[in-house]
Amino acid sequence: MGDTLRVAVIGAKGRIGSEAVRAVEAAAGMELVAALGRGDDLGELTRTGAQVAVELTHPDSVMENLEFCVRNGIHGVVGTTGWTDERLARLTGWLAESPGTGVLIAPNFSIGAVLTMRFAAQAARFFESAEVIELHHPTKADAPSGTATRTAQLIAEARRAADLPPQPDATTTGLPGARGADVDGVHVHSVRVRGLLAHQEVLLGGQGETLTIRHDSLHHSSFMPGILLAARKVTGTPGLTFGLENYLDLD
Ligand SMILES: NC(=O)C1=CN([C@@H]2O[C@H](COP(=O)(O)OP(=O)(O)OC[C@H]3O[C@@H](n4cnc5c(N)ncnc54)[C@H](O)[C@@H]3O)[C@@H](O)[C@H]2O)C=CC1
Ligand SMILES: O=C(O)C1=N[C@H](C(=O)O)C[C@H](O)C1
Repeated sequence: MGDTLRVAVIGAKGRIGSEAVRAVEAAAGMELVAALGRGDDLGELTRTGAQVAVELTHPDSVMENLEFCVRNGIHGVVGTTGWTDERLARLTGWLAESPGTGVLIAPNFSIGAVLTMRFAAQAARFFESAEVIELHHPTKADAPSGTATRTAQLIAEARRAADLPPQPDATTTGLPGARGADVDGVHVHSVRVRGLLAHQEVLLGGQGETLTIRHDSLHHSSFMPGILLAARKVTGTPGLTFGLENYLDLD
């Protein structure tokens, strides 16, 4: 097998999965050994000696796929959304039984989105108000996006650390849903519009000023450098890592 990293893509026919297949095929030092779609046999991963599986499917599929990978010592690079504390705890349990195996879950693989989350967390303590607007293609299965959920959680953590009070909001009447979803005290608004891909704005507001942090993914290629970096790093990073920022030297 030499030094070439043997990589599989699960969800290989999807929007991001098909881009990942092309990226792995073109990447130096990597070989695409399996490209699995819905209904394909996961046994292909062990038969082909995959070392890393890039999981880009659906929240309903990701747990079964990851359980197979971890139990077979195959490292995981996961972009699929839908993570809850309960799911993370199950995954952590499988990893504990498979020492040396690593899984990276990245709510977003694009560097701009990772930086958006970081900047939003840094700015949060300075502003009374913070809301997130995420805008995506209308074929997206989940809302809010994994990125927006994580962004809101990071903002909430920063507000708690700074002992900020709840956000000002006098709304007492109106249509249900008009204020978006409440993620840990931070409102998140999900827009689904044909022509969009993946976009996010974080709006922060204080006395007499606002700060808007915006990121746009204009093509699925924006996620590929992060996926390839993660595939290279995950083999030396056992256990669960949540967020691509942990693989980047950001500080
Ligand atoms: N973390 C990140 O940077 C990014 C994450 N995503 C996430 O990736 C996931 C997929 O997104 P899209 O490609 O847009 O969706 P998609 O619907 O275009 O593709 C998903 C593919 O997975 C396949 N699939 C479903 N269950 C499967 C299974 N058990 N085994 C093998 N294949 C299976 C489907 O048939 C489909 O071809 C979503 O959760 C999305 O939010 C998408 C883009 C970037
Ligand atoms: O479904 C998508 O397209 C995307 N999903 C991820 C998310 O939910 O945050 C990442 C990116 O926004 C694209």
